[in-house]
Amino acid sequence: MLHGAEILTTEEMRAIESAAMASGQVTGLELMERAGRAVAGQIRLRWPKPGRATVLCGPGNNGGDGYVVARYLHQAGWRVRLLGLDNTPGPDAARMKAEWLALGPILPLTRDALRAGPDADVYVDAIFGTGLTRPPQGEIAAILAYLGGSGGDWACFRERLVAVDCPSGLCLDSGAFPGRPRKPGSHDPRARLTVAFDSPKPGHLLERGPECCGELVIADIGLAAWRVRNRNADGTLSRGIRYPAVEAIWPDFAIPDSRRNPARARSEASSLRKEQAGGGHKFSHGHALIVAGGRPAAGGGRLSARAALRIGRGAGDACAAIRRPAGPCRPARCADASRRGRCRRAAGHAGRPAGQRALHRSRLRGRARGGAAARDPGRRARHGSGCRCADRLVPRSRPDGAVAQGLRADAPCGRVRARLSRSGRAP
Ligand SMILES: NC(=O)C1=CN([C@@H]2O[C@H](COP(=O)(O)OP(=O)(O)OC[C@H]3O[C@@H](n4cnc5c(N)ncnc54)[C@H](OP(=O)(O)O)[C@@H]3O)[C@@H](O)[C@H]2O)[C@H](O)CC1
Ligand SMILES: [K+]
Repeated sequence: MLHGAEILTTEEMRAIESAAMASGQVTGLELMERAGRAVAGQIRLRWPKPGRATVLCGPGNNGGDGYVVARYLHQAGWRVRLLGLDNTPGPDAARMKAEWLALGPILPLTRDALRAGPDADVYVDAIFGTGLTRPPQGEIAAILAYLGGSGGDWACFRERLVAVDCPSGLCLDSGAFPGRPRKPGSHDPRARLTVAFDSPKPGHLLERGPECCGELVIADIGLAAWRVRNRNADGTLSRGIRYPAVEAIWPDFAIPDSRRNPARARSEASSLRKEQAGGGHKFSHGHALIVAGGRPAAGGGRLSARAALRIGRGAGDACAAIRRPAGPCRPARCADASRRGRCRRAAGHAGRPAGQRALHRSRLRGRARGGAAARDPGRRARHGSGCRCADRLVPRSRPDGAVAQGLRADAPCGRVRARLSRSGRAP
């Protein structure tokens, strides 16, 4: 299982792609070929007998991947119907489009054309990937809604829809469908299988992502050397890009990750794993309440929040500034938390009404969702009203588990993580 895979934002993914291409060791065309071949391979694994496929190709490189999928399926004996746009994409996608045109026609990417064709065994959604810049409109929105069941039978496509990188319209940084209601039930495409490239993105795991992506497979397209900065044989650093790693522990992915030591990942994650449930919610990971010091002592709070996020605690991670009356603590700005938009802030002096209300809300959330609590991670918060407040607050917020306390601002994340995982119900 892919426990411990790094999650990359779309911007990081683009930077890694650019670094790889700038190195001269791989071209965009090769990456696209590998991406499309990986998707076709995953389709053939699940539908070994060649059948009918309808491939929907959008205006950019996601569409380019779609042309490659169509070509590989065609070569494997599938009857492929391809719907695409009459546009001139970037050079790589244009080349793939030309290669497809030597094999078959491109029908217009409209709902009518989609409905006019025979039923397919597999529908490949290669309309938009990481390059989505605005909510889909017009015909493309109509096609996506149709795939999502606006024609009346929403289950019709779900079992047969394979998404390239993501179901089109999904924002891979947030897991939301821009311009669409957040709640399930709207006609958003839900795939049986999503094949994404190199690393999972936040949108695969947050909000609507898990529900709409279906089974998630991460295909290795040979970018690892540029993702992780390694040491060369002579001890110098390689030219890869090193980002602070945010690791996915949940959900389980479908393929083994050869980049990591699976035995170690399994033992690390065994107490933390939770099955991916259809319609699951980020709060089902649990809740961590972190009572931190004010501005000068908020470092421990940030570390604790980060550790809680890494082990998969929920979105309601809360911090309360308990020393400075109006001093906002800023755990929400720690890189992991703000990037994933999952750290909620409860700021205010614990002895004042605003602070007490914030703590009360956090306590309720913690009680409702089951969570761990880290008390006074900042040393300054150990004394005075802050500590008394934490004593009152924490045991009640965490009736069914121990409290991790006395965490120091300089405690390594691993230690915080170990304490939280020991104290908390497995997320
Ligand atoms: N990760 C990898 O290493 C690889 C990924 N690949 C695939 O490439 C896509 C990303 O390709 P990109 O071209 O950047 O993005 P898209 O294909 O998703 O779409 C970009 C085009 O779509 C237009 N766009 C965006 N939103 C809309 C909209 N709502 N309506 C209409 N058109 C839209 C956008 O136009 P702009 O006007 O906004 O510029 C672009 O024309 C990635 O997902 C992978 O599938 C590669 O194959 C290589 C390896
Ligand atoms: K797609």
